[in-house]
Amino acid sequence: MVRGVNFSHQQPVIAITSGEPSGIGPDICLDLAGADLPVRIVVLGDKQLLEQRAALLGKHIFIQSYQRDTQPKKGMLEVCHIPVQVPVRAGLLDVHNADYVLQLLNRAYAGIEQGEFAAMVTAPVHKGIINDSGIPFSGHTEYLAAKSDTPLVVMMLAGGGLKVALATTHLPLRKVADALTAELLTEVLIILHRDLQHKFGLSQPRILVAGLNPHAGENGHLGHEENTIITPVIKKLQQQNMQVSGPFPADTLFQPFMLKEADAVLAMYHDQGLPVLKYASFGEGVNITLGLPFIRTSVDHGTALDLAGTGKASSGSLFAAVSSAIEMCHRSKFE
Ligand SMILES: NC(=O)C1=CN([C@@H]2O[C@H](COP(=O)(O)OP(=O)(O)OC[C@H]3O[C@@H](n4cnc5c(N)ncnc54)[C@H](O)[C@@H]3O)[C@@H](O)[C@H]2O)C=CC1
Ligand SMILES: NCC(=O)COP(=O)(O)O
Repeated sequence: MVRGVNFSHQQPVIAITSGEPSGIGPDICLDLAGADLPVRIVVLGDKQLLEQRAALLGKHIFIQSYQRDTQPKKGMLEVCHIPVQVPVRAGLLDVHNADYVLQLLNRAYAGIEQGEFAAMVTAPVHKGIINDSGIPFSGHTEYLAAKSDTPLVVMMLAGGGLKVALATTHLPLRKVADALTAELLTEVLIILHRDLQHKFGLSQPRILVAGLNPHAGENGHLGHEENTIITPVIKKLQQQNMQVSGPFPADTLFQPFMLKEADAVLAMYHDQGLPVLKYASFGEGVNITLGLPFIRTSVDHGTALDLAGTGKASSGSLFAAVSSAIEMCHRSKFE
C-alpha cells in the first residue's frame, strides 16, 4: 500500500532512478548536482559508476551517500548506492546488469510505499536488454502498475504545449485493434480526465480522441472501431458531463485550430501520438504515468547508447520531469 506523502516540515524527497547504466541515464543525473531546487533530490544508482562517468565527462562533482535522516551538504549530489552487478562501459549493454536496473525501481518504489519519497522520476532503461536477461519487461509504466497492484494506468507525454495520452502503450501494432475495447477506452478516459484534474489542476479538462483507422474509419468503410467502440464510449462519457469529443482523424487532429480547443489528446497507440509530441518537444518533454497511486514522471527519450559518456546528452527532459514532479507534489499537498 502506498502511504500518503509527508510534507510536514521537511522538504519532499524525490527519488531519481538513474536507469540503464551503460546509457545516458547516469550522465544526465550528474547534471542534477548543485541544482537549485525546492526539493531534496536523491539519485538511485551505483556510486562508483556515477563517479567514473563524471570523470569520463570531465565533471567535478561531489557525491554524498544518501542517509535518510541526514540533510545533504549544499552542492553535493546525494546518491543512494545500489551496486551494479558487473562493471559498466558507456554505450555497451550488458545483460548481467538488467537486474540492477530493476533494483533501482524496486528501491524507489519501496521508498514511495514507506512515505520516504514524495515522487519517483525515472531516467531511461533499455527494455530489450531486460528481456534478453530473461525478465519480461514492457516498460516502467507497466512495471510500476504491476508493482503497485494498479489494474490500469495511462501513459501521457507532455511538451511543447501539448499533452498526448495513449489508450494502449507498449503493444505490437498487430495487437492494438483487439486491445481496444469499450471497457478499456472508458477506463482510460476516466483516468485521464481525473488526473488532468488532480495532477494538473484542470477543473473541466477537454479531451480530443483520435480515431484508430485512417480518416477515423471513413464511416465504417476503413475500419469499424470508431462506430462500434470509440463513438459509443465518447457519447456515454459526454452524458456524464465529461468534455470528450471525437473520434477525429489522427492525421488532422494535431493542428493548432483543433488543439486550441483541447487540454489533451488521447491517441489510440504509441506511434500515433508520440511522434507528434516528440516532434514538438523532444528533449524537453515529460512522460507521466497517470492512474498510479503515486507520482511518477520520466524523460521523453531513451537510453541513447551512442551518446553515453560523450557529454552530448541533454538533461533538459530530466529537469522538465523533475519540475513536473515537484508541481504535482505541491498540488497534492493542497488538495
Ligand atoms: N523512459 C524510458 O525508459 C525510455 C526508454 N526507451 C528505450 O531506449 C532505448 C533506445 O531507444 P531509441 O528508440 O534509440 O531512442 P533514444 O531516445 O534513446 O534515441 C533516439 C535518438 O535521440 C538521441 N537522443 C536521445 N536522448 C537524447 C538526449 N537526452 N540528448 C540528446 N540526444 C538524445 C539519440 O542519440 C538518438 O539519436 C530502447 O530500448 C527504448 O525502449 C525509449 C524511450 C523512453
Ligand atoms: N516511448 C515512451 C516509452 O517507451 C517510455 O516507457 P516507460 O518506460 O516510461 O513505460
